[in-house]
Amino acid sequence: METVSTWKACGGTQGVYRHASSATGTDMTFAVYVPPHEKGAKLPVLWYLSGLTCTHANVMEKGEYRAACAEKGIIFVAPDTSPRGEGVPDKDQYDLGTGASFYVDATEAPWSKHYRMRTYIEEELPELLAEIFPVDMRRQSIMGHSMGGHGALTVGLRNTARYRSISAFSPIVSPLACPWGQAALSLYLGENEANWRDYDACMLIADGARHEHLRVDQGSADEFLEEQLKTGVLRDVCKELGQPLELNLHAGYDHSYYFISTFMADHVHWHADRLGA
Ligand SMILES: N[C@@H](CCC(=O)N[C@@H](CS)C(=O)NCC(=O)O)C(=O)O
Repeated sequence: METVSTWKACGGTQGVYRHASSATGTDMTFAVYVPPHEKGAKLPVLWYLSGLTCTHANVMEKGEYRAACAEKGIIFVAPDTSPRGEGVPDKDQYDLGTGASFYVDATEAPWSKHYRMRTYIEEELPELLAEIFPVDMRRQSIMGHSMGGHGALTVGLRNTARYRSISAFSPIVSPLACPWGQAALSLYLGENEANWRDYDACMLIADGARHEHLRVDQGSADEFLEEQLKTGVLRDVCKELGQPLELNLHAGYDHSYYFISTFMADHVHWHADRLGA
């Protein structure tokens, strides 16, 4: 693993790192914030999955999580949103290909060779993290935004014993039910929608996944709410099937990092309570 850069921030270290990923067959870059801590301490981990067009850097530069993570002693990890680079297939569209993995293990050519973000997020990166950083892997939580909110919900609901809490800003709650999701999943997984259920939070809940600590924050002025995000679909599924959901609607906020940064500290504190931090 290579250290790309480090900065002292809020008493801890914000770093950017790069490694050769066996899951994606590419170099992958990720950001980790390690708060100030006593030598030898093992700290809880909060994962953050980003949305369409993002790299590891968007939340690092605009998400404003460090002060809260420093206060609570939480390590914050921000992976990239897709493989990228030479030989990686792409589409000339912001919502497919590079920056738009939807966190799946693709099964369709030519995507299946590199687009293996499920394995990367669920297996490879946690193993690397545990080797290199002072993490307590028994205390993990996960959050994300938009496509990364979909990622956090689906990774979390597939691995309910691993994460103490799951939260999302403005998530795509059901790729099966929106144009972004339908386009991406048909490309990466093929046309048979039965194969998409593992990548749809509402379907995972319908298929029996349950988690005690699930939270969504959504802005009412989000330009993608009606057509793509469809928060109400998740609200209704949770209500019908008895999955607890803390749903916070915020009047006037849009889809941007101005919304995320406003409520980021609140999410970090919410996870901290559940991580025993
Ligand atoms: N119009 C936007 C659509 C994509 C978008 O809004 N992406 C969100 C996540 S779904 C984002 O986080 N963009 C990057 C940023 O705001 O820094 C664009 O082309 O960037």
